[in-house]
Amino acid sequence: MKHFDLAIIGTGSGNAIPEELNDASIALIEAGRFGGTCLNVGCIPTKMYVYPADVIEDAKAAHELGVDLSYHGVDLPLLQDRIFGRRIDVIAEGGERYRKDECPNITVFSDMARFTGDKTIEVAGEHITADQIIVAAGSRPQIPDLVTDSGVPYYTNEDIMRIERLPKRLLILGSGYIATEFAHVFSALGSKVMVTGRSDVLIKHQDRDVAVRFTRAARERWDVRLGQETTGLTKDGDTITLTFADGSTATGDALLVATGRIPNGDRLNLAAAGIDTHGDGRIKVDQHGRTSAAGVWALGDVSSPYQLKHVANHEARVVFHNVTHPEKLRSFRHDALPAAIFTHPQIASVGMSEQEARDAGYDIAVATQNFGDVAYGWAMEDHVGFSKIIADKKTGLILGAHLMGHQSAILIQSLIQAMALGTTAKQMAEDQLWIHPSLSEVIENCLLGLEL
Ligand SMILES: Cc1cc2nc3c(=O)[nH]c(=O)nc-3n(C[C@H](O)[C@H](O)[C@H](O)COP(=O)(O)OP(=O)(O)OC[C@H]3O[C@@H](n4cnc5c(N)ncnc54)[C@H](O)[C@@H]3O)c2cc1C
Ligand SMILES: NC(=O)c1ccc[n+]([C@@H]2O[C@H](COP(=O)([O-])OP(=O)(O)OC[C@H]3O[C@@H](n4cnc5c(N)ncnc54)[C@H](O)[C@@H]3O)[C@@H](O)[C@H]2O)c1
Repeated sequence: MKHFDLAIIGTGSGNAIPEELNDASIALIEAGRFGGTCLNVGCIPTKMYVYPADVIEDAKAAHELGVDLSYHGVDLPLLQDRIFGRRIDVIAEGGERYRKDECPNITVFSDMARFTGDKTIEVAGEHITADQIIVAAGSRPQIPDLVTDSGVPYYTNEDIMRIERLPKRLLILGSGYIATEFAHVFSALGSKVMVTGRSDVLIKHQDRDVAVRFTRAARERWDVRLGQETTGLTKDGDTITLTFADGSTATGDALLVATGRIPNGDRLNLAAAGIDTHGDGRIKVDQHGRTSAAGVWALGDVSSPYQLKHVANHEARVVFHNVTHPEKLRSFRHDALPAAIFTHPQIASVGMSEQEARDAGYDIAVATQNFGDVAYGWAMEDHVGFSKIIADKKTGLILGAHLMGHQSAILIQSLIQAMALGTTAKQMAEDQLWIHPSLSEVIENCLLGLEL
């Protein structure tokens, strides 16, 4: 049985091995594509699709500015070659080669790992042991039984980005992050898109005002079916039909399933190693990333309540520090947590929604500011963008911020910083100059609108 100082399961965030471990013997185990979800089938290729989709939408809206731009279609093979041929696959293959050929302390196992006992893993027909183990096994698409039982072919984020032809009509099951990002991409490129969810709004986990305004904007671009349980799924020739509980139907040429992601712990035989899980399958960890089994750590989607790459990266930094400095443990920081949905209009958020702040018992001030009411918004002819800030009347601190509109993911960063550093809303508004007439005046005005 081979023994290592450290074994790592998963090469997404698990591959962020610090130089401090250059002298440690490490088993690095990867069953799929080297580099994990974000690189291969997640954040990065999706955003490389979103950017051209944004350009197309801007061109389509340019007539409002008195500019005549038109969209004549996409060269899909060229677009995909730009994403995968010139960037993603090169990085994934290069990363794997580097670990295999240039890191003498690292042994790469390209197969599925499972625990067979305390700190013991079976991989590629071998049993290996390690003093410490990091489980960074990520998550995978959750496919409803209705879909698998139907036998109807479907795409997920894992294969739709390599689709050979743009579908004329794309059906999307789900109404969260992945559904609304791909709905934006495919409708911009030229597909007719139908999105369906069970609640009364898209992106239901966002602040209610954002979800309601986004849903209203989305209905102008996509066929949006909400409050609907999908009860039937059939394929006749090339046509796929979804049937809803109220008897209505939607037809398309391709189906994308985007109904959430489940952590991969269920495929690791965790019980054999004494590793406990939550009811939803996530590995239980404490604030330092320790599992219930001594010497076994977990990070990222396999254990975190937040399936976000910047969270997984942060957790990886904490866990790698803790593995190398057991006497000086660091903790995960999940407060002032930001996220963005790269759909159209773009969504960004940090901290609590208005409802969460009320439920937590805060006495709050809330302000909103439309992009269309500042000078740059006039320049853009913006009709949909807005910001919403929630602050604690007692301390003046910002509890949450929510943006919808042009480059929201960038605009929100100053609010993330204020929350992380404990700057009050008043300090943030008044103790700095805001560039006129930039879109950041939306944030300035929104802060000034808070009745604190
Ligand atoms: C379409 C999509 C878009 C996204 N966009 C964003 C975004 O814009 N911003 C953002 O913050 N987040 C985004 N995310 C979420 C982000 O990708 C994940 O939160 C992040 O990649 C999780 O990293 P991880 O290291 O925990 O897992 P992963 O990157 O999934 O790595 C886990 C690795 O473990 C391997 N593995 C699993 N089980 C085993 C086993 N038993 N043996 C060996 N290997 C195993 C897997 O093959 C995988 O390579 C997106 C996700 C998706 C699906
Ligand atoms: N920009 C980003 O940061 C980004 C982008 C993509 C994904 N992600 C991460 O990946 C996670 C997974 O994304 P996702 O979009 O799959 O999940 P999600 O949780 O955002 O949305 C899934 C939606 O599908 C609905 N749903 C579940 N079963 C259904 C069914 N049978 N019929 C209809 N609707 C159903 C859920 O109620 C939910 O609203 C996200 O939560 C996010 O953390 C992040």
